[in-house]
Amino acid sequence: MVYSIVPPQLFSVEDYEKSSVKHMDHTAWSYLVGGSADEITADKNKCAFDEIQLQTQVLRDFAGANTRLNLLGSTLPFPILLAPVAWHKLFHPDGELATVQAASAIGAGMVVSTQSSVLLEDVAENATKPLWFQLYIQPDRMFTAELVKRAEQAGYKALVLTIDAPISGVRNREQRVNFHLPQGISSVNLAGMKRPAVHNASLLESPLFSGQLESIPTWQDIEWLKSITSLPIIVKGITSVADVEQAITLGVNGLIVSNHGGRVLDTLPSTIELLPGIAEQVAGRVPILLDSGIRRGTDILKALALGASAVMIGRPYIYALSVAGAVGVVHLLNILRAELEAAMVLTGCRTLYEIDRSLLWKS
Ligand SMILES: Cc1cc2nc3c(=O)[nH]c(=O)nc-3n(C[C@H](O)[C@H](O)[C@H](O)COP(=O)(O)O)c2cc1C
Ligand SMILES: CC(C)CC(=O)C(=O)O
Repeated sequence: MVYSIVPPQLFSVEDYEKSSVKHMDHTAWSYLVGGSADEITADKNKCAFDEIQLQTQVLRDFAGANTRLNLLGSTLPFPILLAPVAWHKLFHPDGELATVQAASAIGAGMVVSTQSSVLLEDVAENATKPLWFQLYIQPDRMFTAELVKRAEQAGYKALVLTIDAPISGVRNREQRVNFHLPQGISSVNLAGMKRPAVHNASLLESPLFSGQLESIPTWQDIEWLKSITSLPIIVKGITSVADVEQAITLGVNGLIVSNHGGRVLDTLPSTIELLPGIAEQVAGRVPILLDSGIRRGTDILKALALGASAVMIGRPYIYALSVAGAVGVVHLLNILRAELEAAMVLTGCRTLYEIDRSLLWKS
């Protein structure tokens, strides 16, 4: 069922999550909510925010209060971006066209996946606000270069290079429901791409270690990418301090602390636990974004207090997309924005730039 107005009794991300079960089939639901293996990291991403407690700062002056920020040359009205999520048509018949309508209407940053179910050009044509393009480097580097050129020509303002999923995670939940794309939904941006021949490994060989890893991305690909595009490059999937230095040395323009929503390597720490160490290493040299587990405005406040400039959400906006299309996505963003504003007022922060560790309670 597709609503043109927001259905009643939806007040939080959790309400949308519960409602969305009824708006998609069980296979798509399993793909959406699932994490890798035992889903320990996926669960931890959310619980770790609850472990951090806040401290009020009262009787402050709020004249001129706002949630605006400047990020890589764009002004955003609030620090919540839509993370790249594959195949929106699994969740709503209009797919990414509904999502981009919502993002444009409310002015939210949106990152369009390489694996979108609507052509990257068609998404851009329907946007009235700047978009970023998420890049999965493909085994065929010529095709990858073409993809980057297409994103540039379509007007995308930055490339978000995902580095944490060179291979698929152990997705038991997907295996249990035999997840596969239904007819009519595909990675349209990759149509016509040559795929490497599948090497049929014998029982004695490892399918992964017998050829499949030869074309996976390496740090050299960032140098290569910089040589073929002038778009800013933001690296998504940073979970280690060692990788920070490598990425900054190569001249990337931003970092996203992300464990892919717990969908790739299980038992990684939550991103909010990783953030302080990574922010210390970055020391303000490039902006940091964080995703994985954001479900409340207070989560956003905590991420900003610990060093992020903005956050991205993945599953939450897809829940809303499935329940009420573009209207749902706008409503969900408004819920999170209002929760963030309330949290800012109650912790005494007039602007995002006043959010710091002083609002975290220390026992
Ligand atoms: C269904 C689904 C598909 C995703 N597809 C992509 C993708 O195509 N590219 C990518 O970089 N990340 C992808 N991600 C990861 C998200 O960009 C983001 O890191 C993650 O969802 C954040 O966690 P959250 O869902 O708890 O907010 C996907 C996540 C989900 C849930
Ligand atoms: C097509 C997939 C690789 C998309 C993805 O990143 C995910 O499902 O987490």
